[in-house]
Amino acid sequence: MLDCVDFNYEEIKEFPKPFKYTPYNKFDFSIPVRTPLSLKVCKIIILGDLCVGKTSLLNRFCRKVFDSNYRTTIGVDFQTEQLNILGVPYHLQIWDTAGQERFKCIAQCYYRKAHVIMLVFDLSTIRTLAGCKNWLRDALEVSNDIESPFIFLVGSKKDLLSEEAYKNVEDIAEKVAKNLNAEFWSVSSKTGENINDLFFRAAALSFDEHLKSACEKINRNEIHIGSDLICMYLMRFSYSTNLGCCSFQKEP
Ligand SMILES: Nc1nc2c(ncn2[C@@H]2O[C@H](COP(=O)(O)OP(=O)(O)OP(=O)(O)O)[C@@H](O)[C@H]2O)c(=O)[nH]1
Repeated sequence: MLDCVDFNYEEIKEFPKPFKYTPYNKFDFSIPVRTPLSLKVCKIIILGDLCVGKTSLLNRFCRKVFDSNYRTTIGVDFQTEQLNILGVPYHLQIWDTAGQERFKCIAQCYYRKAHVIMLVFDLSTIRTLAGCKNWLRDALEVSNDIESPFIFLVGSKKDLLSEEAYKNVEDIAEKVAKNLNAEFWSVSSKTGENINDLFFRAAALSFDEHLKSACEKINRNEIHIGSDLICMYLMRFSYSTNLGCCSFQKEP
């Protein structure tokens, strides 16, 4: 077995927020790695009340477009996006769900095994924040096969608020986020503000978690030399000591 004694999870620090990333080609990755087969997909589900901007969030990130016309989502929709994190292809599978109550039971079928839950509310309509707790409860009931998904409370339509109005909402949202054990992010799909950083942050946390669980298996001698997971172990070591220059590259 690979000797893992030097590895200390305590060294792994929080990413700075807003998340900093540099172009991939600037990253000096000294350990040659193969692509670990089991480190491929991060499932993200986007939940929230009707018309809060869930579809717009997805479209802005995946397709770089914004449409001011409103077309309600029927059931669910999804898109995938490939990122490179430290040279490893990592796929985001992003599920957009309908905010309408009548589609809830359809959408719930797709909540399972989510690594990341994004609870979206409209910063300009504060009552939509109240629903987030229920959306999360429903999601956790269904997706309980992943022990603790990362939770993001996402305030949308930031461009519609003055600085002063935003400050008031931010204070309330930060408190709600704390209660939900979530990270609060404010974004605008119209201007693109914070959209990439939000998804990169989600990807980074999920990627890190995948590596951590792979390393734990190695430490428990459940994985043998030659496995792709050894590569993950090596990458994680490099990754955790290079958090400041962790890099992302979106595939065109
Ligand atoms: N100004 C502004 N408008 C936005 C923003 N995001 C979404 N909208 C508008 O809000 C409306 C609803 O957006 P959607 O993304 O369709 O909302 P949704 O949550 O997916 O709606 P459902 O699928 O019905 O649950 C649309 O008219 C969007 O153009 C934003 O960041 N800024």
